Amino acid sequence: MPELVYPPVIATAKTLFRVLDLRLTVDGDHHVPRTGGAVLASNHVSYLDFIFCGYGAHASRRLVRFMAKHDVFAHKVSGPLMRGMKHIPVNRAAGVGSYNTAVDALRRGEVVGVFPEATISRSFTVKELKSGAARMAQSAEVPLVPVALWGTQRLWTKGRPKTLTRRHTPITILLGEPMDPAAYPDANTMTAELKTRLTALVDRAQQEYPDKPAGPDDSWWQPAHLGGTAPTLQEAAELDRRPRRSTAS
Ligand SMILES: CCCCCCCCCCCCCCCC(=O)OC[C@@H](O)COP(=O)(O)O
Repeated sequence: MPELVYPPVIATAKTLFRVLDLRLTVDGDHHVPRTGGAVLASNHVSYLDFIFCGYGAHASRRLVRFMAKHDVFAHKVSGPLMRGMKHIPVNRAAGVGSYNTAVDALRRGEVVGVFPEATISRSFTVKELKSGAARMAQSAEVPLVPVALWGTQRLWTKGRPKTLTRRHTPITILLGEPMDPAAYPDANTMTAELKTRLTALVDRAQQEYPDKPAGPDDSWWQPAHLGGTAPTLQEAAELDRRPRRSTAS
């Protein structure tokens, strides 16, 4: 099956980046292998992270198949697009099927993108990781590349109005060295190391970020440990336990 859907989506995304004059900083994108299977494991702070994580693989000319919640595949507009790009639906109530689909894709030499925190981290720090990313890398015997995204939360995140027309926003995409699954005795050990590396990359992205909150009203996108008003990890966990009023607000 030729790729009919993904290239025009990428072209549209790149046009949008230009129109919004996003100030992209990409570092480490050579860590995405040009051929063969690989897992990209990214932190998650924005509904748009898929696009920017995917952009991290663009220089290596790879199309990333993302694992995304199955609601997006059920929608009449996004559903056909998601299937056309060969993304992988995740049913959070029954994860085994999507896990197996991802391992098959990796064995065929595809790049699979996952957000091992499972949902957007409202604290904007790396929260508890699920072990699926490491498990699939170990089963398929493919490298796992940590990806840190920063600044994307300023365009659209959980519990904030979207500001998708915001211009000149700095966006940072940092990719770390590939982790070889054979170097870890089991998936839990590899997941712990992934968390260490992802946290270090996110810290670096935050420290090197070329912008500061404009004032107290603008410090919502900064994590608490850097003086921002984002909820702490504990406060965020409490918010996540509350019943949700709507999906994307
Ligand atoms: C320029 C290169 C561009 C590469 C293009 C990649 C395009 C990928 C499009 C995939 C779109 C997937 C949309 C899913 C959106 C979504 O809803 O994600 C949020 C969830 O995860 C977490 O949400 P939550 O449970 O509320 O924390």
